[in-house]
Amino acid sequence: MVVLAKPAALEQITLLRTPEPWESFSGIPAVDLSGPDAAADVVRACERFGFFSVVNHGVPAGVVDRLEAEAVRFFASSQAEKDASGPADPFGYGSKRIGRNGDMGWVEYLLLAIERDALSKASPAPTSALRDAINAYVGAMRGLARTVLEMVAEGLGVSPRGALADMVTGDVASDQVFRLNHYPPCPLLQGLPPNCSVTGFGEHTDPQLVSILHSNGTPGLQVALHDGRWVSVPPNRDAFFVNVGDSLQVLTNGRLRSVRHRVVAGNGLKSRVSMIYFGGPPLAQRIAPLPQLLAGTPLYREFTWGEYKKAAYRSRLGDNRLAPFETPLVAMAHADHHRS
Ligand SMILES: C=C1C[C@]23C[C@@]1(O)CC[C@H]2[C@@]12CC[C@H](O)[C@@](C)(C(=O)O1)[C@H]2[C@@H]3C(=O)O
Ligand SMILES: O=C(O)CCC(=O)C(=O)O
Ligand SMILES: [Fe+2]
Repeated sequence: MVVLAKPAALEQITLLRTPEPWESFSGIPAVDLSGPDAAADVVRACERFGFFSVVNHGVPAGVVDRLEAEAVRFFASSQAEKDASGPADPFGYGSKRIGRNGDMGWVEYLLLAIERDALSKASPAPTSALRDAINAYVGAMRGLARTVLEMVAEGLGVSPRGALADMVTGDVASDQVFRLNHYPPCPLLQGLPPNCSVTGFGEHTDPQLVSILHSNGTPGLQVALHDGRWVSVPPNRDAFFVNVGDSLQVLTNGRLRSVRHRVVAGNGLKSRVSMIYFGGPPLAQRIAPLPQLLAGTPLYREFTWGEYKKAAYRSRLGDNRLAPFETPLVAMAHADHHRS
């Protein structure tokens, strides 16, 4: 990453000169959820990338299109109207500031809490049309999260098959979050070298078990491969993208690893709009390597999701949030690795 001199208006947002920011990586696996080998394919994709797309997912295009149209309408409304749903603390409308600890991006968003299968009553959804569209969409995402987590369990040989899925969709108290992100083109990049982009959403891993993302056809999402290389994800309006989160990494004792990802915004003509469902468990849920997956040493000590979430909200976006939960042997091995 090269950090460049930049226009003052970009404040504390990091500019990136990524090697080939818009060159798409063709290696992201696409899993056909209706196929006979779907469970094995899901696990293979999670092991290799912690990230994959799903096709033949059964989510009606109308549910997605309706929400996208409402999201576009919301982000196109006046600043005063949007601010009426803010500030994001953590829920609500936010612009440029992500979280409470100084992270900044070229993005505006709505971050909302989900209770059971709908927006929580306390969540500020500006219009009833947007609220209804989100509720329909979230219902579909809960179904998809359940399918994916059942396949993860099946592919890993965890029983019962619903053990992971139940943490997210089987408990009325599960901690689900929904986010709409809007990355407008960044005109301030004009005059800078063509391979310059601005940080839309800085690199991070998602703390939950899984996140499911959909975006309009505008590129910008990048994921880090296991060798540390950043690659651009080719957008696909017909697919959903699944991220392995930190909690699933712990539950599988590191067999599946959460994926570092980020969004870069360019100077193109089109905005990027994304919608992400984050599947977390109830606050009291104990997170520890599942005994069935514990062949050797546990890499993580047990904690509750509530404990992890509290620590996450005190961290910066790019922090390794799992480090404080590693068992001493693993922490020592990491320290050796960094010294050598
Ligand atoms: C900087 C932060 C924003 C975040 C909370 C945190 O302190 C660290 C984790 C961030 C993240 C990343 C994934 C999701 O977008 C998110 C909602 C989450 O659960 O963890 C965000 C948090 C946020 O934007 O509030
Ligand atoms: O907006 C995107 O495409 C991804 C954003 C993201 O990673 C997040 O909100 O956690
Ligand atoms: Fe994310």
